[in-house]
Amino acid sequence: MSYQDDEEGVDYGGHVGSFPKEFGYGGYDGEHDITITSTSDQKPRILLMGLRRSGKSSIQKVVFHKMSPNETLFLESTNKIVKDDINNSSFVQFQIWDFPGQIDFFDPTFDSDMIFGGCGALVFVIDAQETGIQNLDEFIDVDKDVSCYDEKENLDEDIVDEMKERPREAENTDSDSEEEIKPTPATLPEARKCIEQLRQFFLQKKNEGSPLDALDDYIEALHKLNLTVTKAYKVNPKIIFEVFIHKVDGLGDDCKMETQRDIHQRANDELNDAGYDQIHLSLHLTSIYDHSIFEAFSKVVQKLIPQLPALENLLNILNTNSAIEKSFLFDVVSKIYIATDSTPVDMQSYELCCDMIDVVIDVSWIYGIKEDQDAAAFDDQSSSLIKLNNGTVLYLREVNKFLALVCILREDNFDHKGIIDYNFLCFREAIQQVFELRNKLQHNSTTNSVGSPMVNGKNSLGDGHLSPTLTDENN
Ligand SMILES: Nc1nc2c(ncn2[C@@H]2O[C@H](COP(=O)(O)OP(=O)(O)OP(=O)(O)O)[C@@H](O)[C@H]2O)c(=O)[nH]1
Repeated sequence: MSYQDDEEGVDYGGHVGSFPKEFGYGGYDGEHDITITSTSDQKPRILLMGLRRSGKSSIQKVVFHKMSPNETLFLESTNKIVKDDINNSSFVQFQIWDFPGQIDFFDPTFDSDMIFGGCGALVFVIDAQETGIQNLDEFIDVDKDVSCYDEKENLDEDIVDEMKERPREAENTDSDSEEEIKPTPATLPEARKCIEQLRQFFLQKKNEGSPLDALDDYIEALHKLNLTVTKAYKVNPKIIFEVFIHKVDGLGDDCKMETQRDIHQRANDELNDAGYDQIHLSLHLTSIYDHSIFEAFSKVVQKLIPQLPALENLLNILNTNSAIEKSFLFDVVSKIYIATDSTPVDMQSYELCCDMIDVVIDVSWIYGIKEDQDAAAFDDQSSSLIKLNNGTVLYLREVNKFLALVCILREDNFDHKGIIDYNFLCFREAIQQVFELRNKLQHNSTTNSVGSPMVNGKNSLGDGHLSPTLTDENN
Protein backbone atom coordinates (compact mmCIF):
# COMPACT_ATOMS: atom_id res chain seq x y z
CA MET A 1 0.00 0.00 0.00
CA SER A 2 1.41 3.35 -0.83
CA TYR A 3 0.37 6.87 -0.05
CA GLN A 4 -0.25 9.63 -2.48
CA ASP A 5 0.67 13.18 -1.71
CA ASP A 6 -1.97 15.63 -0.64
CA GLU A 7 -3.80 16.80 -3.68
CA GLU A 8 -5.03 20.06 -2.36
CA GLY A 9 -5.33 22.73 -4.97
CA VAL A 10 -5.87 20.39 -7.87
CA ASP A 11 -7.92 22.20 -10.45
CA TYR A 12 -10.67 20.12 -11.95
CA GLY A 13 -12.02 22.84 -14.10
CA GLY A 14 -15.55 22.45 -12.85
CA HIS A 15 -17.65 23.46 -9.90
CA VAL A 16 -20.87 22.69 -8.22
CA GLY A 17 -23.50 25.27 -8.87
CA SER A 18 -21.76 28.25 -10.28
CA PHE A 19 -19.10 28.80 -7.65
CA PRO A 20 -16.12 30.55 -9.17
CA LYS A 21 -13.20 28.20 -9.42
CA GLU A 22 -10.98 30.59 -7.49
CA PHE A 23 -13.28 30.56 -4.50
CA GLY A 24 -11.85 27.95 -2.25
CA TYR A 25 -9.94 27.28 0.90
CA GLY A 26 -7.31 29.83 0.04
CA GLY A 27 -4.91 31.64 2.29
CA TYR A 28 -6.34 34.23 4.60
CA ASP A 29 -5.02 37.23 6.44
CA GLY A 30 -6.72 36.40 9.69
CA GLU A 31 -9.21 39.02 10.74
CA HIS A 32 -12.14 37.54 12.61
CA ASP A 33 -10.89 34.20 11.55
CA ILE A 34 -11.56 31.09 13.51
CA THR A 35 -8.92 28.62 12.55
CA ILE A 36 -7.33 25.47 13.67
CA THR A 37 -3.68 25.89 14.38
CA SER A 38 -2.83 22.24 14.68
CA THR A 39 -0.22 20.87 12.39
CA SER A 40 -1.04 18.38 9.72
CA ASP A 41 -0.28 15.41 11.96
CA GLN A 42 -2.73 16.60 14.59
CA LYS A 43 -5.57 17.25 12.20
CA PRO A 44 -8.58 15.07 12.74
CA ARG A 45 -9.00 12.48 10.08
CA ILE A 46 -12.10 11.37 8.25
CA LEU A 47 -11.66 8.08 6.42
CA LEU A 48 -13.67 7.26 3.32
CA MET A 49 -13.97 3.52 2.81
CA GLY A 50 -16.18 1.19 0.80
CA LEU A 51 -16.14 -1.16 -2.15
CA ARG A 52 -14.78 -0.21 -5.55
CA ARG A 53 -16.88 2.32 -7.48
CA SER A 54 -19.16 2.96 -4.52
CA GLY A 55 -18.59 6.70 -4.97
CA LYS A 56 -15.97 7.66 -2.36
CA SER A 57 -13.81 9.88 -4.55
CA SER A 58 -16.89 11.49 -6.07
CA ILE A 59 -18.17 12.47 -2.64
CA GLN A 60 -14.88 14.04 -1.70
CA LYS A 61 -14.51 15.93 -4.97
CA VAL A 62 -18.09 17.20 -5.06
CA VAL A 63 -18.26 18.33 -1.45
CA PHE A 64 -14.80 19.78 -1.01
CA HIS A 65 -13.51 20.56 -4.49
CA LYS A 66 -16.64 21.90 -6.17
CA MET A 67 -16.50 19.27 -8.88
CA SER A 68 -19.77 19.01 -10.75
CA PRO A 69 -21.52 15.64 -10.22
CA ASN A 70 -21.46 14.83 -13.93
CA GLU A 71 -17.69 15.14 -14.04
CA THR A 72 -17.32 12.33 -11.53
CA LEU A 73 -18.23 9.94 -14.33
CA PHE A 74 -14.68 10.39 -15.57
CA LEU A 75 -12.94 9.79 -12.25
CA GLU A 76 -10.42 7.02 -12.36
CA SER A 77 -10.35 4.28 -9.79
CA THR A 78 -8.27 5.13 -6.73
CA ASN A 79 -5.40 2.71 -6.23
CA LYS A 80 -3.61 4.43 -3.36
CA ILE A 81 -4.71 6.11 -0.19
CA VAL A 82 -5.30 9.73 -1.20
CA LYS A 83 -4.88 12.20 1.63
CA ASP A 84 -6.66 15.48 1.14
CA ASP A 85 -6.14 18.45 3.41
CA ILE A 86 -9.26 20.50 3.96
CA ASN A 87 -7.64 23.48 5.58
CA ASN A 88 -6.35 27.01 5.33
CA SER A 89 -8.24 29.17 7.71
CA SER A 90 -11.58 27.59 7.25
CA PHE A 91 -13.35 26.44 10.35
CA VAL A 92 -13.78 23.09 8.72
CA GLN A 93 -10.25 21.84 8.80
CA PHE A 94 -9.32 18.23 8.73
CA GLN A 95 -7.86 15.53 6.52
CA ILE A 96 -9.89 13.23 4.36
CA TRP A 97 -8.30 9.93 3.45
CA ASP A 98 -9.85 8.32 0.40
CA PHE A 99 -9.12 4.61 0.34
CA PRO A 100 -9.03 2.36 -2.69
CA GLY A 101 -12.03 0.04 -2.88
CA GLN A 102 -9.94 -3.11 -2.99
CA ILE A 103 -8.06 -2.39 0.22
CA ASP A 104 -6.89 -5.50 2.00
CA PHE A 105 -6.73 -5.35 5.79
CA PHE A 106 -4.59 -8.43 5.87
CA ASP A 107 -1.93 -6.85 3.71
CA PRO A 108 1.16 -6.57 5.95
CA THR A 109 1.72 -3.00 4.72
CA PHE A 110 -1.69 -1.95 6.02
CA ASP A 111 -0.84 -0.26 9.31
CA SER A 112 -4.20 -0.27 11.07
CA ASP A 113 -2.83 1.31 14.25
CA MET A 114 -1.60 4.31 12.31
CA ILE A 115 -4.66 4.53 10.08
CA PHE A 116 -7.40 4.12 12.67
CA GLY A 117 -5.41 5.52 15.61
CA GLY A 118 -5.87 9.24 14.97
CA CYS A 119 -9.11 8.87 13.08
CA GLY A 120 -12.14 10.92 14.11
CA ALA A 121 -14.77 9.45 11.84
CA LEU A 122 -14.98 6.56 9.44
CA VAL A 123 -17.42 6.98 6.57
CA PHE A 124 -18.30 3.70 4.89
CA VAL A 125 -19.92 4.14 1.49
CA ILE A 126 -22.35 1.52 0.16
CA ASP A 127 -23.64 1.74 -3.38
CA ALA A 128 -27.43 1.54 -3.04
CA GLN A 129 -27.85 0.88 -6.74
CA GLU A 130 -25.54 -2.10 -6.58
CA THR A 131 -27.92 -4.87 -7.50
CA GLY A 132 -26.07 -5.93 -10.62
CA ILE A 133 -28.58 -4.32 -12.94
CA GLN A 134 -26.80 -1.04 -13.37
CA ASN A 135 -23.44 -2.62 -13.91
CA LEU A 136 -24.45 -5.18 -16.42
CA ASP A 137 -22.96 -3.33 -19.35
CA GLU A 138 -19.69 -3.03 -17.50
CA PHE A 139 -19.76 -6.67 -16.48
CA ILE A 140 -20.60 -7.95 -19.91
CA ASP A 141 -18.44 -5.85 -22.12
CA VAL A 142 -19.83 -6.81 -25.50
CA ASP A 143 -17.55 -4.52 -27.37
CA LYS A 144 -14.62 -6.54 -26.15
CA ASP A 145 -15.63 -10.12 -25.71
CA VAL A 146 -19.03 -11.74 -25.92
CA SER A 147 -17.66 -14.98 -24.47
CA CYS A 148 -17.57 -13.41 -21.02
CA TYR A 149 -21.26 -14.20 -20.82
CA ASP A 150 -19.98 -17.47 -19.41
CA GLU A 151 -19.08 -15.66 -16.24
CA LYS A 152 -22.73 -15.06 -15.55
CA GLU A 153 -23.31 -18.75 -14.90
CA ASN A 154 -25.81 -18.08 -12.25
CA LEU A 155 -28.27 -16.41 -14.53
CA ASP A 156 -31.20 -18.17 -15.97
CA GLU A 157 -29.58 -20.79 -18.18
CA ASP A 158 -32.02 -20.35 -21.01
CA ILE A 159 -31.16 -16.72 -21.34
CA VAL A 160 -27.44 -17.33 -21.21
CA ASP A 161 -27.73 -20.06 -23.83
CA GLU A 162 -29.77 -17.77 -25.97
CA MET A 163 -27.21 -15.06 -25.62
CA LYS A 164 -24.44 -17.37 -26.70
CA GLU A 165 -26.39 -18.76 -29.59
CA ARG A 166 -27.55 -15.52 -31.10
CA PRO A 167 -24.17 -14.02 -31.90
CA ARG A 168 -23.04 -17.42 -33.16
CA GLU A 169 -26.03 -17.68 -35.50
CA ALA A 170 -25.69 -14.15 -36.66
CA GLU A 171 -22.07 -14.67 -37.42
CA ASN A 172 -23.17 -17.58 -39.57
CA THR A 173 -20.16 -19.74 -38.75
CA ASP A 174 -20.17 -23.07 -40.53
CA SER A 175 -17.81 -24.92 -38.25
CA ASP A 176 -18.27 -26.73 -34.96
CA SER A 177 -14.95 -25.42 -33.79
CA GLU A 178 -14.54 -24.42 -30.15
CA GLU A 179 -12.99 -21.12 -31.17
CA GLU A 180 -13.61 -18.17 -28.94
CA ILE A 181 -16.57 -16.16 -30.18
CA LYS A 182 -15.53 -12.70 -31.26
CA PRO A 183 -18.31 -10.25 -31.94
CA THR A 184 -18.34 -8.58 -35.29
CA PRO A 185 -20.19 -5.36 -36.06
CA ALA A 186 -23.07 -7.51 -37.27
CA THR A 187 -23.29 -9.43 -34.02
CA LEU A 188 -23.04 -6.49 -31.70
CA PRO A 189 -26.62 -5.23 -32.13
CA GLU A 190 -27.79 -8.76 -31.43
CA ALA A 191 -25.65 -8.97 -28.33
CA ARG A 192 -26.96 -5.65 -27.11
CA LYS A 193 -30.50 -6.90 -27.60
CA CYS A 194 -29.65 -9.88 -25.42
CA ILE A 195 -28.28 -7.63 -22.76
CA GLU A 196 -31.49 -5.67 -22.80
CA GLN A 197 -33.39 -8.92 -22.30
CA LEU A 198 -31.07 -9.79 -19.48
CA ARG A 199 -31.65 -6.40 -17.91
CA GLN A 200 -35.40 -6.91 -18.14
CA PHE A 201 -34.98 -10.32 -16.54
CA PHE A 202 -33.10 -8.82 -13.63
CA LEU A 203 -35.65 -6.10 -13.17
CA GLN A 204 -38.46 -8.62 -13.20
CA LYS A 205 -36.70 -10.81 -10.65
CA LYS A 206 -35.96 -7.82 -8.54
CA ASN A 207 -39.57 -6.70 -8.58
CA GLU A 208 -40.61 -10.21 -7.60
CA GLY A 209 -38.20 -9.98 -4.69
CA SER A 210 -36.21 -13.04 -5.78
CA PRO A 211 -32.75 -13.43 -4.31
CA LEU A 212 -30.17 -12.94 -7.02
CA ASP A 213 -26.55 -13.84 -7.13
CA ALA A 214 -25.98 -10.43 -8.60
CA LEU A 215 -26.68 -9.09 -5.13
CA ASP A 216 -23.27 -10.46 -4.20
CA ASP A 217 -21.77 -6.98 -4.31
CA TYR A 218 -24.32 -5.77 -1.82
CA ILE A 219 -23.63 -8.68 0.52
CA GLU A 220 -19.91 -8.15 0.05
CA ALA A 221 -20.32 -4.49 0.94
CA LEU A 222 -22.08 -5.42 4.16
CA HIS A 223 -19.39 -7.95 4.97
CA LYS A 224 -16.67 -5.39 4.31
CA LEU A 225 -18.52 -2.88 6.47
CA ASN A 226 -18.54 -5.34 9.34
CA LEU A 227 -14.88 -6.19 8.88
CA THR A 228 -13.84 -2.53 8.65
CA VAL A 229 -15.86 -1.35 11.60
CA THR A 230 -14.76 -4.11 13.94
CA LYS A 231 -11.13 -3.74 12.94
CA ALA A 232 -11.23 0.03 13.44
CA TYR A 233 -13.09 -0.28 16.73
CA LYS A 234 -10.47 -2.61 18.15
CA VAL A 235 -7.77 -0.04 17.42
CA ASN A 236 -9.75 3.06 18.39
CA PRO A 237 -13.11 2.73 20.14
CA LYS A 238 -13.66 6.50 19.92
CA ILE A 239 -14.15 6.48 16.15
CA ILE A 240 -17.52 7.70 14.94
CA PHE A 241 -18.97 5.29 12.37
CA GLU A 242 -21.10 6.66 9.57
CA VAL A 243 -22.61 4.66 6.73
CA PHE A 244 -23.52 6.48 3.54
CA ILE A 245 -26.13 4.55 1.57
CA HIS A 246 -25.05 6.23 -1.59
CA LYS A 247 -26.38 6.87 -5.13
CA VAL A 248 -29.97 6.88 -3.91
CA ASP A 249 -30.86 9.25 -6.76
CA GLY A 250 -31.74 6.18 -8.80
CA LEU A 251 -34.17 4.82 -6.21
CA GLY A 252 -37.80 5.55 -5.40
CA ASP A 253 -38.80 6.64 -1.91
CA ASP A 254 -40.05 3.21 -0.88
CA CYS A 255 -36.92 1.55 -2.17
CA LYS A 256 -34.74 4.05 -0.28
CA MET A 257 -36.50 3.29 2.98
CA GLU A 258 -36.40 -0.44 2.37
CA THR A 259 -32.67 -0.34 1.55
CA GLN A 260 -31.94 1.68 4.66
CA ARG A 261 -33.98 -0.67 6.84
CA ASP A 262 -32.30 -3.71 5.33
CA ILE A 263 -28.78 -2.36 5.76
CA HIS A 264 -29.51 -1.23 9.30
CA GLN A 265 -30.90 -4.64 10.20
CA ARG A 266 -28.18 -6.73 8.60
CA ALA A 267 -25.26 -4.57 9.72
CA ASN A 268 -26.43 -4.43 13.34
CA ASP A 269 -27.30 -8.12 13.43
CA GLU A 270 -23.83 -9.00 12.26
CA LEU A 271 -22.23 -6.69 14.82
CA ASN A 272 -24.38 -8.07 17.63
CA ASP A 273 -23.58 -11.65 16.63
CA ALA A 274 -19.88 -10.79 16.78
CA GLY A 275 -20.33 -9.28 20.25
CA TYR A 276 -19.95 -5.65 19.17
CA ASP A 277 -23.36 -4.38 20.19
CA GLN A 278 -21.77 -1.25 21.66
CA ILE A 279 -20.80 -0.02 18.16
CA HIS A 280 -23.23 2.55 16.85
CA LEU A 281 -23.66 3.02 13.12
CA SER A 282 -25.35 6.18 11.81
CA LEU A 283 -26.97 5.70 8.42
CA HIS A 284 -27.50 8.44 5.82
CA LEU A 285 -29.17 8.26 2.40
CA THR A 286 -26.92 10.23 0.06
CA SER A 287 -26.41 11.28 -3.52
CA ILE A 288 -24.01 13.69 -5.16
CA TYR A 289 -26.83 14.83 -7.42
CA ASP A 290 -28.67 16.68 -4.67
CA HIS A 291 -27.96 18.30 -1.31
CA SER A 292 -28.17 15.07 0.66
CA ILE A 293 -24.42 14.49 0.50
CA PHE A 294 -23.73 17.96 1.94
CA GLU A 295 -26.26 17.41 4.69
CA ALA A 296 -24.80 14.03 5.60
CA PHE A 297 -21.26 15.39 5.63
CA SER A 298 -22.45 18.29 7.79
CA LYS A 299 -23.60 15.80 10.39
CA VAL A 300 -20.30 13.91 10.27
CA VAL A 301 -18.26 17.09 10.71
CA GLN A 302 -20.52 18.33 13.51
CA LYS A 303 -19.81 15.21 15.51
CA LEU A 304 -16.15 16.16 15.45
CA ILE A 305 -16.73 19.63 16.86
CA PRO A 306 -16.61 19.54 20.65
CA GLN A 307 -18.11 23.04 20.85
CA LEU A 308 -21.27 21.98 19.02
CA PRO A 309 -23.59 22.19 22.06
CA ALA A 310 -22.35 25.72 22.77
CA LEU A 311 -22.89 26.75 19.15
CA GLU A 312 -26.37 25.24 19.13
CA ASN A 313 -27.21 27.03 22.30
CA LEU A 314 -26.05 30.36 20.90
CA LEU A 315 -28.18 29.82 17.80
CA ASN A 316 -31.18 28.95 19.96
CA ILE A 317 -30.75 32.15 21.93
CA LEU A 318 -30.36 34.19 18.76
CA ASN A 319 -33.52 32.66 17.29
CA THR A 320 -35.61 33.24 20.38
CA ASN A 321 -34.60 36.87 20.72
CA SER A 322 -34.87 37.73 17.03
CA ALA A 323 -38.01 35.78 16.06
CA ILE A 324 -35.95 33.66 13.67
CA GLU A 325 -37.46 30.34 12.68
CA LYS A 326 -34.36 28.48 11.58
CA SER A 327 -30.68 29.38 11.46
CA PHE A 328 -27.60 27.64 10.10
CA LEU A 329 -23.95 28.37 10.61
CA PHE A 330 -22.37 27.50 7.26
CA ASP A 331 -18.88 26.79 6.08
CA VAL A 332 -19.28 28.86 2.94
CA VAL A 333 -16.84 27.01 0.71
CA SER A 334 -18.17 23.50 1.21
CA LYS A 335 -21.76 24.48 2.11
CA ILE A 336 -21.52 22.17 5.07
CA TYR A 337 -23.41 23.57 8.04
CA ILE A 338 -21.34 23.23 11.14
CA ALA A 339 -24.20 23.99 13.51
CA THR A 340 -27.88 24.74 13.54
CA ASP A 341 -30.44 25.45 16.25
CA SER A 342 -32.22 22.59 17.96
CA THR A 343 -35.35 22.59 15.78
CA PRO A 344 -35.40 19.76 13.23
CA VAL A 345 -33.70 20.40 9.90
CA ASP A 346 -35.96 20.15 6.92
CA MET A 347 -34.17 19.45 3.69
CA GLN A 348 -35.97 22.17 1.76
CA SER A 349 -34.82 24.90 4.16
CA TYR A 350 -31.27 23.61 3.99
CA GLU A 351 -31.37 23.61 0.18
CA LEU A 352 -32.74 27.14 0.12
CA CYS A 353 -29.90 28.34 2.35
CA CYS A 354 -27.30 26.56 0.18
CA ASP A 355 -28.76 28.21 -2.91
CA MET A 356 -28.62 31.56 -1.20
CA ILE A 357 -24.91 31.12 -0.51
CA ASP A 358 -24.37 30.32 -4.20
CA VAL A 359 -26.23 33.47 -5.21
CA VAL A 360 -24.28 35.67 -2.79
CA ILE A 361 -20.94 34.31 -3.90
CA ASP A 362 -21.82 34.62 -7.57
CA VAL A 363 -23.11 38.15 -7.31
CA SER A 364 -20.18 39.19 -5.13
CA TRP A 365 -17.78 37.66 -7.58
CA ILE A 366 -19.30 39.40 -10.56
CA TYR A 367 -20.08 42.82 -9.10
CA GLY A 368 -18.25 42.97 -5.78
CA ILE A 369 -14.65 42.94 -6.93
CA LYS A 370 -12.88 45.73 -8.68
CA GLU A 371 -10.65 44.60 -11.49
CA ASP A 372 -7.44 46.00 -10.08
CA GLN A 373 -8.09 44.60 -6.61
CA ASP A 374 -7.08 41.24 -5.35
CA ALA A 375 -9.94 41.04 -2.89
CA ALA A 376 -12.05 38.10 -1.85
CA ALA A 377 -15.64 37.71 -2.96
CA PHE A 378 -16.86 36.95 0.53
CA ASP A 379 -15.68 39.34 3.23
CA ASP A 380 -16.78 40.93 6.49
CA GLN A 381 -19.12 43.26 4.63
CA SER A 382 -21.01 40.42 3.02
CA SER A 383 -24.66 40.19 3.84
CA SER A 384 -27.74 39.46 1.84
CA LEU A 385 -31.50 39.52 2.09
CA ILE A 386 -33.84 37.51 -0.12
CA LYS A 387 -37.61 37.86 0.19
CA LEU A 388 -39.55 34.85 -0.99
CA ASN A 389 -43.09 35.09 -2.34
CA ASN A 390 -44.47 33.04 0.55
CA GLY A 391 -43.85 35.75 3.14
CA THR A 392 -40.51 34.30 4.23
CA VAL A 393 -37.17 36.08 4.38
CA LEU A 394 -33.70 34.57 4.00
CA TYR A 395 -31.04 36.64 5.74
CA LEU A 396 -27.31 36.00 5.43
CA ARG A 397 -24.58 37.63 7.52
CA GLU A 398 -20.88 37.06 7.38
CA VAL A 399 -19.35 35.68 10.57
CA ASN A 400 -15.83 35.41 9.25
CA LYS A 401 -14.37 34.88 5.82
CA PHE A 402 -15.40 31.24 5.71
CA LEU A 403 -18.41 31.20 8.02
CA ALA A 404 -21.83 32.65 7.37
CA LEU A 405 -25.00 32.73 9.38
CA VAL A 406 -28.10 32.09 7.26
CA CYS A 407 -31.48 32.62 8.90
CA ILE A 408 -35.03 31.94 7.80
CA LEU A 409 -37.74 34.12 9.30
CA ARG A 410 -41.18 35.51 8.56
CA GLU A 411 -41.28 38.78 6.67
CA ASP A 412 -43.35 40.47 9.40
CA ASN A 413 -40.67 39.73 11.94
CA PHE A 414 -38.03 41.28 9.76
CA ASP A 415 -39.50 44.70 10.57
CA HIS A 416 -37.21 44.63 13.60
CA LYS A 417 -34.08 44.39 11.49
CA GLY A 418 -32.18 46.65 13.88
CA ILE A 419 -32.70 44.25 16.76
CA ILE A 420 -31.77 41.28 14.60
CA ASP A 421 -28.55 42.98 13.53
CA TYR A 422 -27.68 43.89 17.09
CA ASN A 423 -28.35 40.32 18.25
CA PHE A 424 -26.21 39.05 15.41
CA LEU A 425 -23.25 41.14 16.59
CA CYS A 426 -23.67 39.69 20.10
CA PHE A 427 -23.85 36.22 18.57
CA ARG A 428 -20.69 36.77 16.57
CA GLU A 429 -18.84 37.98 19.63
CA ALA A 430 -20.06 35.03 21.68
CA ILE A 431 -18.80 32.61 19.03
CA GLN A 432 -15.42 34.23 19.17
CA GLN A 433 -15.36 33.88 22.92
CA VAL A 434 -16.13 30.18 22.69
CA PHE A 435 -13.15 29.61 20.47
CA GLU A 436 -10.95 32.01 22.39
CA LEU A 437 -11.46 29.83 25.43
CA ARG A 438 -10.68 26.71 23.51
CA ASN A 439 -7.64 28.43 22.05
CA LYS A 440 -6.32 29.27 25.50
CA LEU A 441 -6.92 25.78 26.80
CA GLN A 442 -5.16 24.29 23.85
CA HIS A 443 -2.30 26.74 24.06
CA ASN A 444 -1.79 25.98 27.77
CA SER A 445 -1.89 22.30 27.20
CA THR A 446 0.62 22.40 24.37
CA THR A 447 3.07 24.58 26.28
CA ASN A 448 2.71 22.79 29.61
CA SER A 449 3.14 19.27 28.46
CA VAL A 450 5.14 17.48 25.89
CA GLY A 451 3.88 14.42 24.13
CA SER A 452 0.18 14.00 24.74
CA PRO A 453 -1.34 17.14 26.21
CA MET A 454 -4.57 16.75 28.12
CA VAL A 455 -7.54 19.11 28.21
CA ASN A 456 -10.32 18.31 30.63
CA GLY A 457 -8.90 14.87 31.02
CA LYS A 458 -8.94 14.30 27.28
CA ASN A 459 -6.09 14.15 24.88
CA SER A 460 -6.39 17.46 23.10
CA LEU A 461 -4.27 16.54 20.14
CA GLY A 462 -4.99 13.66 17.90
CA ASP A 463 -8.18 12.79 19.77
CA GLY A 464 -10.03 12.85 16.50
CA HIS A 465 -11.87 16.08 17.24
CA LEU A 466 -11.71 19.31 15.36
CA SER A 467 -9.83 21.62 17.68
CA PRO A 468 -10.61 25.08 16.42
CA THR A 469 -8.82 28.08 17.82
CA LEU A 470 -9.29 31.77 17.36
CA THR A 471 -6.74 33.88 15.61
CA ASP A 472 -8.16 37.31 15.91
CA GLU A 473 -5.77 40.12 15.35
CA ASN A 474 -7.31 41.93 18.31
CA ASN A 475 -5.86 39.28 20.60
N1 LIG B 1 -25.97 7.92 -9.77
C1 LIG B 1 -24.95 8.24 -8.99
N2 LIG B 1 -23.69 7.92 -9.37
C2 LIG B 1 -22.68 8.27 -8.55
C3 LIG B 1 -22.90 8.93 -7.32
N3 LIG B 1 -21.69 9.11 -6.72
C4 LIG B 1 -20.77 8.59 -7.54
N4 LIG B 1 -21.36 8.08 -8.65
C5 LIG B 1 -20.69 7.42 -9.77
O1 LIG B 1 -20.06 6.25 -9.32
C6 LIG B 1 -18.90 5.97 -10.09
C7 LIG B 1 -17.76 5.62 -9.20
O2 LIG B 1 -17.39 6.73 -8.44
P1 LIG B 1 -15.96 6.87 -7.73
O3 LIG B 1 -16.03 8.09 -6.91
O4 LIG B 1 -14.85 6.77 -8.70
O5 LIG B 1 -15.96 5.58 -6.81
P2 LIG B 1 -14.84 5.14 -5.77
O6 LIG B 1 -15.55 4.51 -4.63
O7 LIG B 1 -13.91 6.26 -5.45
O8 LIG B 1 -14.10 4.02 -6.61
P3 LIG B 1 -12.65 3.39 -6.35
O9 LIG B 1 -11.67 4.50 -6.45
O10 LIG B 1 -12.49 2.39 -7.46
O11 LIG B 1 -12.67 2.74 -5.01
C8 LIG B 1 -18.65 7.22 -10.93
O12 LIG B 1 -19.05 6.94 -12.24
C9 LIG B 1 -19.57 8.28 -10.34
O13 LIG B 1 -20.06 9.19 -11.31
C10 LIG B 1 -24.26 9.26 -6.95
O14 LIG B 1 -24.56 9.85 -5.91
N5 LIG B 1 -25.23 8.88 -7.82
